Amino acid sequence: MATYAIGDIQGCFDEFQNLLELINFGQNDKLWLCGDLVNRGPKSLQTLRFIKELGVQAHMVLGNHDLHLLAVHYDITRKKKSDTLDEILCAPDREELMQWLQQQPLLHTDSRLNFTMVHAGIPPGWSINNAQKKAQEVENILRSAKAQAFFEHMYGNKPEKWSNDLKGWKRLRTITNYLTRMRFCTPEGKLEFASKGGLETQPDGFLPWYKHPHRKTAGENIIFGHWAALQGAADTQNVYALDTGCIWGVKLTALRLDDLSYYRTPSLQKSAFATG
Ligand SMILES: Nc1ncnc2c1ncn2[C@@H]1O[C@H](COP(=O)(O)OP(=O)(O)OP(=O)(O)OP(=O)(O)OC[C@H]2O[C@@H](n3cnc4c(N)ncnc43)[C@H](O)[C@@H]2O)[C@@H](O)[C@H]1O
Repeated sequence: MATYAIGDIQGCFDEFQNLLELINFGQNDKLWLCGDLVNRGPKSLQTLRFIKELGVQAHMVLGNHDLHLLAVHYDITRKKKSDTLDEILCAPDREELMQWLQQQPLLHTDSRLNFTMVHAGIPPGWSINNAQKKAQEVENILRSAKAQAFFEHMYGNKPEKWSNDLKGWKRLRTITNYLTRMRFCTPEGKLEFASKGGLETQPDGFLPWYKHPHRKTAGENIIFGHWAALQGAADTQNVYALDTGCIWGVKLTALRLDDLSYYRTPSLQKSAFATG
């Protein structure tokens, strides 16, 4: 029995199936999925259905694209030109799929395996325990009758920085932005959303969240996705970047947590950043 963590699938169902074949995924194995299961890619509906059917064999965390799908489902935001969510929105099992998706966590941690998974990252000032408690604040709302109101207030880049005084929607938006959208931040956790490329796009005074020397999660094993331009190289001990830009034509990656072996399958999407 092995546990494999897989980076952002974004509806690249065929590549996902190829990767499962490559790792010889069996009934006794487990999957961890870093979020952004859907959108931009061609087969988001098949991807969701497949992962839902895996039941207890799979653990996932919500990514920004999964949250966007839920917001569109609630009719909170208009679809974007680049969205490929129509098939899900027209599916007979839409309600069932969305109810299931809404129950999923923002952070998953396993003390036996000694790994934590989150879509974007954990800000420097938060421990794993603290991040888990914050994630639960959002998860509790998502699982409640206030979910629709949450999506009405979810979008936006402000507040830029955490404060223990934050309350209500601002507090929940800030937690969501850290866990599902962060790339660069200051040591105090101030966020910057404009820079989406590789490390060369790092703004002055900011570092990738996982590079802060005094971050409270230093030494913890953390898996994350979200940042395709990193091309799977976080270059920091114990931190594993698994979004290798399948949707941008590069590859889909799995990491076997038991022995840290990597498995990769080429993208079948139009190439935007393929390096060969
Ligand atoms: N609270 C909230 N507030 C606001 N919006 C919210 C939200 N919650 C959810 N959302 C939603 O989030 C969605 C995405 O918003 P976007 O604004 O489009 O998000 P993004 O940062 O581009 O993130 P993405 O997840 O697509 O990242 P990726 O690294 O693949 O791609 C990032 C960039 O990397 C580039 N890239 C990929 N591979 C690269 C490479 N190898 N080299 C260089 N650049 C590369 C790509 O061109 C791309 O531009 C929207 O639908 C939005 O509505």
